[in-house]
Amino acid sequence: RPYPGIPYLAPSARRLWGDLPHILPVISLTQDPAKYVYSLCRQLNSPVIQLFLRPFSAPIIFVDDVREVKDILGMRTMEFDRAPSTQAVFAPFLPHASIAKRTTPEWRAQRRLWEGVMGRDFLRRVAAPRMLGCARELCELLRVKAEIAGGRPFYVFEDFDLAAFDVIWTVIFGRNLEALVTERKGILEHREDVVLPGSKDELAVFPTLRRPEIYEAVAWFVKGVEKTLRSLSQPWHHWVLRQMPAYRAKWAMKERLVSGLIHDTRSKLADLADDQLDTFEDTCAMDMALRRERLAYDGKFDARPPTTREIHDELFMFLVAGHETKAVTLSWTVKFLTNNRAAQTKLREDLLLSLPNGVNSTTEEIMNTPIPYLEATMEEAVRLGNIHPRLVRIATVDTQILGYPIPKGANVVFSSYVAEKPVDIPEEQRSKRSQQTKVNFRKHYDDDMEDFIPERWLNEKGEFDSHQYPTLAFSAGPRVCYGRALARQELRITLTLLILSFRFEPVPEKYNSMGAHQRILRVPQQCYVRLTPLDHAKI
Ligand code: HEM
Repeated sequence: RPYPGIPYLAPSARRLWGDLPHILPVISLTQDPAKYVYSLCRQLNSPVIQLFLRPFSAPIIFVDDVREVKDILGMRTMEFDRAPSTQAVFAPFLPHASIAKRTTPEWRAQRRLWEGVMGRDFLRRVAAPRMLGCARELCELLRVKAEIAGGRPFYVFEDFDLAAFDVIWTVIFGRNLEALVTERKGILEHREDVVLPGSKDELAVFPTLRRPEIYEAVAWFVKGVEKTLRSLSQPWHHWVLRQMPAYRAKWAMKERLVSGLIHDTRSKLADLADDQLDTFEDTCAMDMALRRERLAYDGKFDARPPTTREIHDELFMFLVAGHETKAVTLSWTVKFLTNNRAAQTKLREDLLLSLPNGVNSTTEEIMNTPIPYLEATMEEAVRLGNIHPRLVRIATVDTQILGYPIPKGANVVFSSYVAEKPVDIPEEQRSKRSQQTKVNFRKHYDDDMEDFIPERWLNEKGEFDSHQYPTLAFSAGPRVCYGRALARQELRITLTLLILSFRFEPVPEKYNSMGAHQRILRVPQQCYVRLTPLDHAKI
C-alpha cells in the first residue's frame, strides 16, 4: 500500500511487480538503473517519491535533492539511521563490524578505537609510502601488459582491484602481500598464453592467474554480499550460501588468517610497558588499534574496549570496504580521462610543472605540492563516477522531508548524485538549516553536470575550491565514509603516477561504453585501456 501524501506511479501500486516493468526498459536504454529513479522524480515533478520494488513489501521512499539530503544526513540524525536492509546485507559476513550497526554509543566506542587510522600522521607516515610503492608496482605491471599488448586495448579493472587490495592489506596488517609483483611475474611467465588478435582494435586477452588466497576469498564474499542484496529473501539466501563448501572453506581460511595476525600483534605488544606503548611507532592500522586497546584495558582510555570479535570483523570490513571502492573510482577516472584528451593532457602538463622529479617524486612532494588541476580532476571523477548513488536509511520517528510526511519505519533512499537538475522547490519548504547552508556552495547545478569538466572546481584565481558545488560522494554526517581520507590520498598518488607513466589512448567504441552495472557499487560495464608508455626524457 502506498504511503499517503508521497507521489508515485499509480499503475505500479496495483501491480505485483510494482515499478519493475518501467525500470527494465530504462536500464536497457540508459544502461544505468539509477537513471530511472531520477527521471521518475522529474516525471512526477517531486523530489520525494515512492517506488514499489519488491512484491508484498512496503514501498521505498526516494529523495533526490542534494541540499536537503546533505542536511538530513548531517543534522537530522535522530530521525534517520542505518536501515535494517543494509544491516541484513552485511550482518552475515561482518556481524560485529561497525558498518552493520545502528548509530548507538556502542557503535561510537567501536569507531573510536580506530580513530587515528584515518588521521594525517598515520596516513602520511605509514600509508603514503606503501601507496607509492604499490602505485609503482601497478605501473610496472601495466608497462609489461602494454608492451605485450602491442597497442591493443586490454581489460584493466582487475589490475586496479589487485593494486587497491595490495595497498589496503599492507596498510591494515603491515605485511606485504606482493600480489602485483606476483601478477607481473606470472604474466611474463605465461606470455605465450596471451591472446593477441591480428587487428590492433581487438582486445589483447591475458590469462587469468592464481591470486593470493585471501584476495580470492574477499572477492568471493563481496560477490556474496551482492547476491544477498539482490535476493528477495536475504536470510534465506544467506542460509543457502552458508551450506556451500566453498563458503565454509573460505570462511575458515579468513578466520584463521585474521585471528593469527591479531594474536601475533598482541604478543608483540604484550611485553611493552605503558610508557613504551604511549610512544610506540605504529607500522599498520592493526598495531594502532591493538595498542589503543591495551591502553584502554589499563584504564587510560575512556571507551569500552571492543571485543576481539569486533576487532576481527572491523579489520575484515576494512579489506572489503577499502579496496573495490578505490578500484571502481580509479576505473571511472581513467575512463573519463581517456575520453577527455584535453583534460588528460592538461593534467599531465600540470603534474610535470609541479613535480620536477616526475615519477620519481617522493610521497611528500606528491602530497604537499598544491596541484589544483589534479585536485579538481579527482573531485570531478568522484562526483561523476557516482559509485555509491544510494544512501539507505530507516525513519526512526514519524517525520517529514520537504513537507512530505515520512512514517516511522519507512525505508528512505537518499540520492548522493550531484548532477541532476533539481526539481523546483519553494525556499520556505526547506528546513531552516538547509536554507542557511545554501551559502556554503557557489552553485548547486549547471546544465553541463553530466559532463566531465574538472575546471568547474577551480575558482577565478585558478585555485581548487571544494565549495564550488555540494559534495555527497562520501555521504555526510556521523555515517560519512570512514575511509575517505585514505581513498583520496591513494587516488592522488596512483593517478599521479599513472598519468606520468602512460598516455591513455582512445579505446575503440565497442569497448568504450560509459554504461554501469549497479552492484554494491556503481561499476563501469567496460574498463579497457590502450596504453602508450611514456619516456620521461621525451615527454
Ligand atoms: C573513493 C572511494 C570511496 C567512496 C566513494 C566511498 C563511499 C562511501 C559512502 C557513500 C559511504 C556511506 C554509506 C552510507 O551512508 O550508507 C561509505 C561508508 C563507509 N566507507 Fe567508504 N568509500 C570509499 C572508500 C573507502 C575506503 C578506502 C574505506 C576503508 C578503508 C571505506 C570504509 C567505509 C566504511 C567503514 C563505511 C561505513 C561507515 C559507517 O559505519 O556508517 N570507504 N563509503
